[in-house]
Amino acid sequence: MKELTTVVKLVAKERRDIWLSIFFGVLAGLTTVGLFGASGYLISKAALTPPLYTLIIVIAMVKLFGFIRGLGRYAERLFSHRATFTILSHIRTRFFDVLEPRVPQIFQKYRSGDLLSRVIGDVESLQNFFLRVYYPPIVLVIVFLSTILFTAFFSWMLALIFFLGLIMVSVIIPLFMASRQRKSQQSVREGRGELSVALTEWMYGFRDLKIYQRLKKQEEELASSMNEHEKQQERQQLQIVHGQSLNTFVALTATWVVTAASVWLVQAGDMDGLFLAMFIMISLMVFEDAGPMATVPVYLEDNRHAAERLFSLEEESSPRTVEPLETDAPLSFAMERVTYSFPEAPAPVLRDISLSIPAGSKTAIIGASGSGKSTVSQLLLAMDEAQDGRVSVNGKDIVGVEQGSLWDRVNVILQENHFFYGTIKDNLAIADDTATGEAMNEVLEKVQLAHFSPEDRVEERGDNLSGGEKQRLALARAYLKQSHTWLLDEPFSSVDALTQAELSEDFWKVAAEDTVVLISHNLKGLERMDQIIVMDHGELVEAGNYDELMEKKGHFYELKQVEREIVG
Ligand SMILES: Nc1ncnc2c1ncn2[C@@H]1O[C@H](COP(=O)(O)OP(=O)(O)OP(=O)(O)O)[C@@H](O)[C@H]1O
Repeated sequence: MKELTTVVKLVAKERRDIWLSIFFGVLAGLTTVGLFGASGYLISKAALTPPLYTLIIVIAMVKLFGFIRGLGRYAERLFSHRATFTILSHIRTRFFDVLEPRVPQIFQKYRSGDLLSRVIGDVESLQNFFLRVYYPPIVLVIVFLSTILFTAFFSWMLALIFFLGLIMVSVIIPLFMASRQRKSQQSVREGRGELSVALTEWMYGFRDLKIYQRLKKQEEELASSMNEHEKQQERQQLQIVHGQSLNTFVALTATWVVTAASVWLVQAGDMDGLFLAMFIMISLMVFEDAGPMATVPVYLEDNRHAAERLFSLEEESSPRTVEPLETDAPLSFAMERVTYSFPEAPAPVLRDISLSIPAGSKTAIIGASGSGKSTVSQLLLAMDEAQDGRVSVNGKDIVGVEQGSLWDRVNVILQENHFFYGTIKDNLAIADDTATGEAMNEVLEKVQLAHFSPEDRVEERGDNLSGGEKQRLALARAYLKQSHTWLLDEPFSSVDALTQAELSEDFWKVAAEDTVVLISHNLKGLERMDQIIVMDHGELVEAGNYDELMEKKGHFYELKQVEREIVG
């Protein structure tokens, strides 16, 4: 049950609503028993045609119980559902708290559909935890024990039958049903995960599948896994209904036993016949309320797995003490003998890298495709940790620096930047949500996107923008942020040469005093850089300024020669 520890802690936050749900649940349960007991007594008593005044108290009790029962049920539903929705929001928040600091590693390990299935499906199944697993058994046991105690005043034998009935409907049958359901639940859970993985793949790959004419095949596969999932769900629901029916059958049988025993007691002269109908009515009610107990272990098992899937990600995150960066000045970075491998990759993609990027300096990282340039930038952004060596920012080990404070101080343009569904304004506001329309228009003009207004629509993932427009919008976003450290990974690769030259000119003016790390395949304009780092197959093979590297006639010189030959 340790998987549920986090969930139980989150549930406990709603202590007030828990107590209120239990209180009103017990009130409604006891008044139900009282209502039906009193009704049974009233029927028997009325059959003896006594004077009406002798029945007035019982009639009043029936009315009162009926009224309190309705009120109690309403309040129980109100507080238990209010608690459930608040608990669900605690669970979601907690899941995101766990997920957020380790997103890059988690995305390497889990597919987005799987994460989606966790955050929607598993969180949804946990809504049953409080509503069906946590508090109803407490209410049921209190109501049952009170009924048994009340019955014991009349007959120990009847009390014993109630007790045995309680054990049957709330322990033995639920455990039996749970053992039958374990397998089908597992397959429903797995099926749900697989289905959302397949669905997201289909959505992301829609265009390519269409071009390669694989859409139909993929859709057929998707439809068949949907059918399979629906069948599994149907099987599971059928099993739940069978469990509930079996419980109801046993509960009604127990009522028959109570009836037979009561008749026998009356005949033997051990009980007044007036109470016969009362016990029949009480047993009908109390056992009926026990019906949902059949599903408690089923939901418990389901919740246990859901909690395990949600919070197993917690183990991936190792909490440690971190300190924020305090300065707003340009940052400096260093790497000392850094070796890095992606999780489960056969070999390191960076080997023994040492470099220094002083504050305010301009550094270019160049090298063939796949040589590890972007990986260096990921490590400088603390998106992941090197297995060996040390990455530092402003002299502090980056592992001990609070990530948010680092990201706040760096303007980042990646090879691919994400744009959200909404407007240009929404997409710019993620850099500075206080920016005015005027400031936004100004940066749009600066990146040569003056034809856009902040109110223009942006489709999901920026699908209605060209590659170059996306890059310029990313630059506009970075300008708005106004930090003094820049990390640019091929920022203008999709922009035409003329626009690129104009944007670069503007950029170097803005960033004149800032720290700039530029990853590029373009070897033009590198004369202005303080240092050029050349990467090859995960190793740093050369570093120096333009003149030094040209004089050295090493890797950079050779790359320049190749460029000259190609460009002519
Ligand atoms: N998530 C990942 N998991 C495993 N290997 C990866 C991952 N991302 C990149 N790699 C591998 O790491 C190596 C370095 O990749 P990186 O993106 O750093 O290269 P790059 O020099 O920036 O290339 P490019 O110029 O094409 O962008 C490549 O061989 C790539 O296949």
